[in-house]
Amino acid sequence: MREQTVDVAVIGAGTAGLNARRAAEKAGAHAVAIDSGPLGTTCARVGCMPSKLLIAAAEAAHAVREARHFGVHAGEPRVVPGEVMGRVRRERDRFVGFLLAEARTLGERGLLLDGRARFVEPNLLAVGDALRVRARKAVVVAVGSAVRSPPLLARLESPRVIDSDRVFELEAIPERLLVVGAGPIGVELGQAMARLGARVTVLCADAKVAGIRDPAVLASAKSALARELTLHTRSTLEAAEARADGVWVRFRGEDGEVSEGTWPMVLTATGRAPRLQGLELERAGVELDDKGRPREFDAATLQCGEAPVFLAGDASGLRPLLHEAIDDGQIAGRNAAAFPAVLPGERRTPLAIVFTDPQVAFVGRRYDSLDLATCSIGQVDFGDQGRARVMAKNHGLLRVYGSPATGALLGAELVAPAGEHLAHLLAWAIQSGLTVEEALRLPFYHPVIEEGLRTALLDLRSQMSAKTGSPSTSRTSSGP
Ligand SMILES: Cc1cc2nc3c(=O)[nH]c(=O)nc-3n(C[C@H](O)[C@H](O)[C@H](O)COP(=O)(O)OP(=O)(O)OC[C@H]3O[C@@H](n4cnc5c(N)ncnc54)[C@H](O)[C@@H]3O)c2cc1C
Ligand SMILES: NC(=O)c1ccc[n+]([C@@H]2O[C@H](COP(=O)([O-])OP(=O)(O)OC[C@H]3O[C@@H](n4cnc5c(N)ncnc54)[C@H](O)[C@@H]3O)[C@@H](O)[C@H]2O)c1
Repeated sequence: MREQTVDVAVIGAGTAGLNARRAAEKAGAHAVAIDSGPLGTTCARVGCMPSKLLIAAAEAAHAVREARHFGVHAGEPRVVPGEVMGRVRRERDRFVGFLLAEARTLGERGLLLDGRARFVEPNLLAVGDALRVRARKAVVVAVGSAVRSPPLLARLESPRVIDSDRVFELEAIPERLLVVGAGPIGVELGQAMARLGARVTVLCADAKVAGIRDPAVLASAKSALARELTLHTRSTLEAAEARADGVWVRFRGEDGEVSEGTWPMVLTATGRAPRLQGLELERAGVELDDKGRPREFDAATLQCGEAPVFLAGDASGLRPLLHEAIDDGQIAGRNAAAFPAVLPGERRTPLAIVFTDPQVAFVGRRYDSLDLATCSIGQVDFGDQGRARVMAKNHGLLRVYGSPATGALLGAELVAPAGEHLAHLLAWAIQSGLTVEEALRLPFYHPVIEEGLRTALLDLRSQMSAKTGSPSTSRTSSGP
């Protein structure tokens, strides 16, 4: 058995792992990453990038259909699945290619080792059967997450039951599709498939769609999505069977009514779980709970209890988003190199975007964390917003939260046209510490979607004044 000694060992060469290795090296440590493959990162291979490529194709088809609203009649678009999926995979492979080239360079320099890692003792890892890696300082666990499918469907072992890891390999768009799960993956892929020609039914166990917690925004999103998807929230899968003509599924809806049907394809999108099994974290002195997660984990330093072990990216299950995986990697890598002198990392204003149409986004404080007695809410309905109507994209609701006591902007949940941009403006304003008043002093052009944000901020200012009893400052017109 070969043994190699380094300062920092990073398990996983995905986004978090590559960033952790780089940060540890920058901090002066000899740091290696270990990965059992496939390399290329979840984001580029089966996550953010192929999903957005599929959505881009779906948007193109949708734009052709919607052109009739402007008196431009192109008819029903002819979607050629082979061409659609061909472009998705070609462009995906291009993104993956850049990451594979980086991995190759690291491998050539001996900084990326091939193999499955597990703990033998706190600072010692077994990599496959032939290698041990001793980390003088600490280990970063950046193993990502894996799809979690409902056992009822997983046990069918049917090629007609797929998940997001397999959806980008499809050659055809199914005529009908059942999506189980209405989180970001379920609604993004479900709506894309609908626009590419599938009749899509989405069912999910809870009341939420796309992770929205603000009830008014949720209602608006549901009504926008219901134009293209048949949605069953609060529904429970009761039985499933693989049959010759498809997958038969029986489920109980919100009202207790039992429905059943047979779908040529079922896409499971019921969440992802950190890939911690098999790492034998207990041997590193990390105590696990009944779900196999570390009992003690410091979300600021990313350290597991007192052990020389840090979790980064999806492996912690805390903020399973790409930009957070980058930040996690940098914090964990730096702390591992400096171990035991660990420091809390600097975090950005929380920001998440779901790429449906209209887009869903969350910024800063979430609705369910607000004390409604002391906070105020301003809103804009995009149904009548000027630019949204011009573009025939007038659907959605933006709700922005503020503190009447300090005038501070706290957060927002929204479903809106150009939601990705509105969410960035709000995140940047919140992180810069702008008050509602200061945000309203910034320029807003006409006619733009951002004028909707101004309407919501003006509404928030009046709601805040009503709570404090102080008159709201002169009202600026919010435009048509
Ligand atoms: C369909 C989909 C769409 C998404 N869309 C978005 C989006 O639009 N925006 C966004 O911000 N996020 C999105 N995400 C989430 C984002 O992709 C993830 O949060 C991010 O890629 C996680 O990165 P990571 O480094 O934690 O994990 P990964 O990139 O999965 O890296 C983990 C690595 O660890 C390796 N590994 C695992 N176990 C071991 C072991 N025992 N030994 C050695 N190596 C091991 C694996 O081979 C892998 O290379 C999406 C995810 C999915 C699935
Ligand atoms: N745009 C983005 O940023 C983006 C896009 C896709 C994925 N992601 C990331 O990927 C992660 C995973 O996404 P996801 O949508 O799979 O998970 P999720 O946990 O957000 O949603 C899971 C959904 O599945 C449903 N569900 C769970 N078990 C069920 C069951 N047995 N029967 C019926 N419904 C069931 C839930 O009700 C929920 O609707 C997210 O946390 C997100 O961070 C992000």
